[in-house]
Amino acid sequence: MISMTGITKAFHKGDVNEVLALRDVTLHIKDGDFITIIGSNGAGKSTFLNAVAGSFPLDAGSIRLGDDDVTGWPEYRRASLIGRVFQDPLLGTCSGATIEQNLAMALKRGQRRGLGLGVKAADRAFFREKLAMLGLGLEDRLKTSTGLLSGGQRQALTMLMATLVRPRLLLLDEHTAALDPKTGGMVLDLTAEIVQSQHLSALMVTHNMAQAISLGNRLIMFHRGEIVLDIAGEEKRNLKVEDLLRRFSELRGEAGVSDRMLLC
Ligand SMILES: Nc1ncnc2c1ncn2[C@@H]1O[C@H](COP(=O)(O)OP(=O)(O)OP(=O)(O)O)[C@@H](O)[C@H]1O
Repeated sequence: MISMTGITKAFHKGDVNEVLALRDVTLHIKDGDFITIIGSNGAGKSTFLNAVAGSFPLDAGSIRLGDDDVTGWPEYRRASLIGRVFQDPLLGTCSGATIEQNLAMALKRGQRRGLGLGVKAADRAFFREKLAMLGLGLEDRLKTSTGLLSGGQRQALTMLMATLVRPRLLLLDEHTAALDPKTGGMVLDLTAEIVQSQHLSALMVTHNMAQAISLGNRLIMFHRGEIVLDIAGEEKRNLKVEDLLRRFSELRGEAGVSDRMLLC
């Protein structure tokens, strides 16, 4: 079980620009839960993922990843338990290093890294096997610099790196938004396959409601720093985009909510 309890975070505290980005947010995640997260701009989705990853100290609340209370852990220490993929394909891999060097770094996640980027022969065979699963031919390009890869190839590689050592929690922040629809679809298929085959617990932020409905077993909606909708199982399977729009306008107490409010 993974638990975020009473998470509260304000930015620019005490200033006229103070923003209460997260208000007493509680979320309990069962092992294997794949949760999609939607909400309009500024609702608090990314802040929530950043809070879990330890990007800043919380104003209140606690975070438990299995047996570990990680609330006081710095970001680098939490990275030993958390895999992350961002929107920008450039953030997940090191451009100056080769594919195999990037994978070697990913394999050392959570361990003390040496200065060298050496790759062991046994690891190389493992990397080839894993890369072949992507179906992109990268297994024959181990010594290619990742700076030469396309955005989609880099994002697929980042997915592999984030899960090479099984994370207790996988955080995906609009990780296909910067890709063209076909490449984004490929990375999403890969995401679903990895999450299912490794029985991972995952949180995925998306602005695409169709994606939010079709992927995962649970869907939550953020609004003004709070979780205002939490739908799982059968109810989620039967969900339609129109249902979500209706729920969204009911929750906001506003009529005529368009998908733009959620999609943009
Ligand atoms: N580092 C920061 N400093 C100041 N304010 C911030 C910071 N990060 C987020 N915020 C503010 O917190 C609120 C929530 O932002 P957040 O990025 O979490 O929203 P979001 O739901 O991810 O939105 P979007 O879909 O537009 O990315 C916003 O008002 C935002 O301006």
